[in-house]
Amino acid sequence: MIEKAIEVLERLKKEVPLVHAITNYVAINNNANALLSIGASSAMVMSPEETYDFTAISDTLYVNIGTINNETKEAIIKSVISAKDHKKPVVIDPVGCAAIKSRVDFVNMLLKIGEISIIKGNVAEIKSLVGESANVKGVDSLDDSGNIDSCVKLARLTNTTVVATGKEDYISDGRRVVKVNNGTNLFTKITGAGCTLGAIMAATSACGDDKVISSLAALLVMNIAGELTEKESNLPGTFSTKFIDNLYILNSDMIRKYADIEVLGV
Ligand SMILES: Nc1ncnc2c1ncn2[C@@H]1O[C@H](COP(=O)(O)OP(=O)(O)O)[C@@H](O)[C@H]1O
Ligand SMILES: Cc1ncsc1CCOP(=O)(O)O
Ligand SMILES: [Mg+2]
Repeated sequence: MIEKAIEVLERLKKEVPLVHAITNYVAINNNANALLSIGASSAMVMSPEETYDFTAISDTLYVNIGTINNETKEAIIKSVISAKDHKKPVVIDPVGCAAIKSRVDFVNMLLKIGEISIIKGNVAEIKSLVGESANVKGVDSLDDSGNIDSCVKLARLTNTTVVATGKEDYISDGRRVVKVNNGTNLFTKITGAGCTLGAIMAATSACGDDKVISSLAALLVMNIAGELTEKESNLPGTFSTKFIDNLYILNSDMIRKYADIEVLGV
């Protein structure tokens, strides 16, 4: 499975997929820099007059609802419809939906009108999408249990691949489950780590049909680069900068050396 994830990453470097990112104002610049560092290309096009056509000419769509308003909601709806019409993968990051109930309704609406490939959220967000109570503070999850159950449940309910992040991450398509143990606590000390992961996941989803594998590829890149960075700095400011450098430096052999995953049955 690790070799298949590496194939996705090698294909990404060759093909340089264009990610259409509709993301939040907090993480927008970090997302664009992270995508460049891994070898992808991105454009943050968020005007409702432009999004249908822009998704059509992109390789993949990233929808992050962290700072949505009426205008961005309209932009997202048009992009999600375009992605369905033009058969582009879509990754949804349901930021804040564990704290703001109307965001659950918005995500459910997108699931109805579109063909969503991957839902990626922290544990509290994934729990709230399956109707379970979650321990949450704004956009941050205070929960670190029940990850696997809610992840599998949401995948089955929505017929998507679901990624539930936290200290350990779980990926499921409702049948297979993969646990990723890599990562660093420093990701909880900088803003937008989950958003960056989602943007990377959108890029990898354009480079592999199996969304469990492409999600795994994104998690390995993110979390191994984070581990390498932690060895260089445990201060949030320098960690952020050096993390972008390590995303750029990371290669297939480093992924083979450090990947720590478990393939679990359901
Ligand atoms: N305590 C932790 N230890 C190691 N890695 C973590 C930890 N918490 C989060 N991560 C990693 O940070 C990234 C963002 O996850 P998370 O913090 O759950 O998302 P969000 O930023 O959306 O709340 C993921 O790649 C995850 O694996
Ligand atoms: C702080 C904040 N407020 C709205 S979106 C956002 C960023 C959230 O980033 P992440 O989900 O990656 O922690
Ligand atoms: Mg998040």
